[in-house]
Amino acid sequence: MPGKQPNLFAFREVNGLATALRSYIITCQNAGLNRHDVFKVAVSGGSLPKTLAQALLAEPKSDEDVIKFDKWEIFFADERAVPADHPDSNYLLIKNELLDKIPIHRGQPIVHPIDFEQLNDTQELADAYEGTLVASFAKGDSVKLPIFDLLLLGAGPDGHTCSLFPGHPLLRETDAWVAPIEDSPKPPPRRITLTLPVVTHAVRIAFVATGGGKKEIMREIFEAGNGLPCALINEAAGDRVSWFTDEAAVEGVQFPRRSFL
Ligand SMILES: O=C1O[C@H](COP(=O)(O)O)[C@@H](O)[C@H](O)[C@H]1O
Repeated sequence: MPGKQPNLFAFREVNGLATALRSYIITCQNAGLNRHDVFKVAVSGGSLPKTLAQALLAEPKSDEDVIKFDKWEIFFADERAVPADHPDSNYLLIKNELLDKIPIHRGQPIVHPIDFEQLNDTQELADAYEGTLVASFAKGDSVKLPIFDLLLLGAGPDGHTCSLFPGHPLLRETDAWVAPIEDSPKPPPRRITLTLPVVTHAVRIAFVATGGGKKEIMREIFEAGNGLPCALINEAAGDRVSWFTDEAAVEGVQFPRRSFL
């Protein structure tokens, strides 16, 4: 992997991972607030929301350890073409795990769900969600790509992230910010997703990958790359990428770990 390397953090247990992830997110949040008085973050579904909720809902330990939810604008890195109350909905997952559990006094984020009830055509929906991003990130100016303060992503056991799948032509998309996919190899097949240029343009990108079921793909991502979507992000964004893993997920992976201070 040429150039600057991604940061690989491996924790013995998910509790330690969640504590470190919280501290990393607060650093990203405060940098975003200094830049533009808002924290713009996009989140994935899958196994991420549970660990994310553990990190974000923990009790603050000091005056600096504060999640300012009222300054957050939450977008979705990808969504499945299902109604918002369907068990496959990434929005429903985040809502159940995190949004519904934020105590009122901790402030409420602005949330931008992807609503498949309004539009069922995935291209129209991708265009509509791109419009949501343009309204937030471009504000009438011509902007080539949105710049998220942070992307919080999962990594599938095949090396996919968002709804960007290995070998799929969508990986070559260079213009759209949000794109439809009709043939996702992981069900459900119809989805929309942020595109690779948008992902790699973010200020910071954090992956969360836990459990022994991920160790083979983690080895491939970090040792061979093989054009896997997660590896493409590592290569393009270098040290702007941080991986929060447990030891089981990186067992046997030959890549230097960093210590989280
Ligand atoms: O289908 C999806 O899968 C990925 C990875 O999920 P995980 O359960 O293996 O962590 C997820 O990041 C994405 O948002 C979701 O739509």
